[in-house]
Amino acid sequence: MTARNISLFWEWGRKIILRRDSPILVPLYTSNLHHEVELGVVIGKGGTAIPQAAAMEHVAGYALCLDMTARDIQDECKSKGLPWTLAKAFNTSCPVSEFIPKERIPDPGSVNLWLKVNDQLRQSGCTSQMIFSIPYLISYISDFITLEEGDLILTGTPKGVSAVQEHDELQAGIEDVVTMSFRVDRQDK
Ligand SMILES: O=C([O-])CC(=O)C(=O)O
Ligand SMILES: [Mg+2]
Repeated sequence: MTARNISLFWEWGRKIILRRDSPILVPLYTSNLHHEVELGVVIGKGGTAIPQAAAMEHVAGYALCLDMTARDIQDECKSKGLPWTLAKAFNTSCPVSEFIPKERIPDPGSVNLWLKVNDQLRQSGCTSQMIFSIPYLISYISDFITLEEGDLILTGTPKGVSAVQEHDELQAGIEDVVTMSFRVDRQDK
């Protein structure tokens, strides 16, 4: 999995991938940047109008992802009925783990995700709490946008989202499958 190949749909938006060892940069225009830990689904075989029953055949694997969100900007956009691009799709808005092959998560509809900020647990939840299943999401999105190999779909976050500050250390994991950590920095200019 390389960042170059990955586009990502979030409410029809594109987020920008951030790999290990690079900091999450807080955009200058937000004072309320939130973490959202999420299971990411990596598409292995593209398709249009994929039926739910065939959807899992299109999955290559997974990645643990952070849907970093400028909540103040999102709220402003919501109130004006505007798209959430600046809230969700800025540089470094999508820290990701390494690629997790499909076989390592046999039941993606029931895995536990967690996130800590400076060693304090903030988010913990199971993908069984998701409103829409992974097959439903793949089928629904592919009705409107043709999925391609390497696309990454974020699936929503458990409760507990909260603000991060410069110098915070975020750690997140999926059960015994993967852990990752990212530090937060202020953008220079
Ligand atoms: O930011 C939001 O309002 C919703 C979202 O990304 C999620 O639930 O994962
Ligand atoms: Mg999210």
